[in-house]
Amino acid sequence: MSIARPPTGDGLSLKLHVSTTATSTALHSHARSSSLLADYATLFKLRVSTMVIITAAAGFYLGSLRSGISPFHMGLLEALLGIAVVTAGSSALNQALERTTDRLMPRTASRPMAQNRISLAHGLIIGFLCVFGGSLYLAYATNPLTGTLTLLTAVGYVAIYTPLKRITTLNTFIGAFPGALPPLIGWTAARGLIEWPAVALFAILFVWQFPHFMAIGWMYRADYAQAGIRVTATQEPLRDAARSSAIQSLFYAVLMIPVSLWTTWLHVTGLPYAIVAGVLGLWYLYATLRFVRITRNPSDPENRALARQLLKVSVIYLPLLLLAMMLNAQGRLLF
Ligand code: HEM
Ligand SMILES: CC(C)=CCC/C(C)=C/CC/C(C)=C/COP(=O)(O)OP(=O)(O)O
Repeated sequence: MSIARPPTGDGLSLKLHVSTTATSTALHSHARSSSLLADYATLFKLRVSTMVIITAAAGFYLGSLRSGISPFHMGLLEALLGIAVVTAGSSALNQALERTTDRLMPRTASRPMAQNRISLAHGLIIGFLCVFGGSLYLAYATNPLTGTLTLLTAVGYVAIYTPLKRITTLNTFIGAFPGALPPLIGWTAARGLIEWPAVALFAILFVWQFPHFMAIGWMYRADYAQAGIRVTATQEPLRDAARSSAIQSLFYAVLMIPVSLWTTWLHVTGLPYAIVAGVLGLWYLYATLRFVRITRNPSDPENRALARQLLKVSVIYLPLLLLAMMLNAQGRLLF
């Protein structure tokens, strides 16, 4: 068997060169596109946005059950697509506004807009297109109330909460409103109006955010102080910052238990959910009580581990609570 060879050695080396160049160009463009993808994932705050979408999905699911229809229809995909696009756009606009402060904090310094890998114009165009395009799409595909509420949520997050971060520690309380609206928006996407179970979902998300963020604030308090961002944990003196972070997280972690039972009081869920919510609530409270130990010796570096543990519990607690709610609400319809 003969193997076809190029006519001359020069031809071979030229071919090799061409193919090596082509391979390296392909590798480079692959690396470029995968790093652009990674930059978009950061720009759109993929993990936080995923949780936002999960909460909206829970609202839609429960709203559909209330209407006596299966949640699994095109409406679910349309609502989640619109909410995802607006959430992504809001995150891009948030990072456009914070690109200078993000540059000052190790946690956020490598963000694409802080490092100019994504230009200001690029971020602003994507952000505005996603926020307005997504809201219009939602108004058309679901209902005008849902489109309007989603737009207001984005405005609350980008135009009110984000600038307030440099002005007052009240920003956390204000930011908790847009943070809590997605499940209510999911409900209105399914039902077309705001009803008590949607308000209960809003309340659950609202209350959940305080232990979640008090932990984060404590973990990154040096970052926040360096960037001039006002959070409870950066108050002076340190002892007061610890006491205030502890009191707020404990107050809301205790409140979390009755608020999470509100859906049972409204007959959306039953006893099985109430038991699971109680157990999960005690777990969240336990992690918060451990976090409260930061008040003993506020400058102890070990405190960071307690805060990290509370953050971890917060992001496991919430989807489990919503899952229990959805399963129990579904079960009540079936049995
Ligand atoms: C006042 C409201 C809130 C503030 C200030 C806040 C802030 C933050 C910050 C700064 C982080 C990053 C922590 C890190 O990098 O280690 C974080 C993590 C996270 N947040 Fe929030 N958050 C709030 C509300 C919410 C809401 C409403 C959701 C979703 C429903 C959410 C979901 C998450 C998730 C899933 C993570 C973990 C992400 C990861 O593992 O990287 N947060 N939050
Ligand atoms: C439907 C819709 C438009 C939802 C958007 C609402 C949204 C993304 C809420 C997230 C909650 C929130 C206030 C996070 C603050 O993070 P941060 O910006 O302070 O975090 P950072 O320090 O990491 O930038």
